[in-house]
Amino acid sequence: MAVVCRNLRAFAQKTSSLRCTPNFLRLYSQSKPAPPKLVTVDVDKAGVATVTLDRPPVNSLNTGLLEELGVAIKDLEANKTRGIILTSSSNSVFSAGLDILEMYEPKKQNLSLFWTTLQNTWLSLYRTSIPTVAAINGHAPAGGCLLALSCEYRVMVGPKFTIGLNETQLGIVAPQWFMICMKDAVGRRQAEMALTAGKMFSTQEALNIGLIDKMVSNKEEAIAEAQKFIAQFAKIPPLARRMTKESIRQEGIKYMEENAIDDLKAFMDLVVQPNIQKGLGMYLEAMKKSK
Ligand SMILES: CC/C=C\C/C=C\CCC/C=C/CC(=O)SCCNC(=O)CCNC(=O)[C@H](O)C(C)(C)COP(=O)(O)OP(=O)(O)OC[C@H]1O[C@@H](n2cnc3c(N)ncnc32)[C@H](O)[C@@H]1OP(=O)(O)O
Repeated sequence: MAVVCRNLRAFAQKTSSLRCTPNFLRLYSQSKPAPPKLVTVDVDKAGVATVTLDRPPVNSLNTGLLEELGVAIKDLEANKTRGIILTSSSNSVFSAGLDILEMYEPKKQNLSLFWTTLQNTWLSLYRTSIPTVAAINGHAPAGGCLLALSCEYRVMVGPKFTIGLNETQLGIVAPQWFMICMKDAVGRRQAEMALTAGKMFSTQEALNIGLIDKMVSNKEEAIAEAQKFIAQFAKIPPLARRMTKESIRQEGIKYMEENAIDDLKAFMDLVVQPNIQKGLGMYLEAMKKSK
């Protein structure tokens, strides 16, 4: 503030009609609003945090949102939060998955930061000792499904929304750690069928194969079910819970710890291929035209 004030005073002296008054400073700071937050966090009286993805229109996962989500999880861990409910501010989309604009005609440095941030945030969510629930209040394709799968419990608003890892439909292969998450939830056989077809499941279909745990009819019910799931852990000794979660999720955790660099390289090499770039461009065009 002191530097801003000094600069303004110098500017005011030059123009002589301006003074570095509180009113002038308020007008100056109002003209430069802070960028909107992409993730909001509300902690209730019971110590349960609702973490809301808030990047309209579709919560596509760009570097900024992923970074904020990662920081939010770390902060909640430091504050010994009792549970995390991950949801969306949209009425129809939980998350549209990775932001395709981060991958289309990218600068190398930005692309690398994007993927590394995704890896780190995913690992933070997947392995956090805090109980996690996805309250899926809209469509959750690809990376949106990955976020939900990384939580311990999934409650989804139905029946009209869809969820799944649809990568093969886009002509791409979901990274191994996406596949591990799907296997964690539905088992190897169902995961193979879902992933090879790139199937998007209706809420009822997702419930039938265990991709979600509960179907509800609105967001309020989803949050209430999520709170119920988290409340059961009040009676479980936290260390035993934490060690059990870490142990049962060992395959995914170990995979990322050992393969992050190779995974980044594979992604970077693939995305810049001319045929992939062409495909991404066409996909973006098709989404615009379908409006
Ligand atoms: C693709 C990767 C390529 C190479 C890398 C190779 C391998 C590595 C593995 C990479 C793994 C990727 C996993 C992913 O997550 S990829 C993203 C997959 N996501 C999708 O396919 C979802 C696409 N979106 C939708 O289906 C619909 O938008 C949705 C059902 C979510 C919502 O529909 P609705 O009708 O409500 O909104 P739209 O009108 O469609 O969209 C509104 C605007 O938002 C833009 N949009 C939508 N999704 C994305 C996105 N994922 N990224 C960027 N932008 C997106 C859409 O274009 C509209 O924009 P405007 O026209 O308003 O400008």
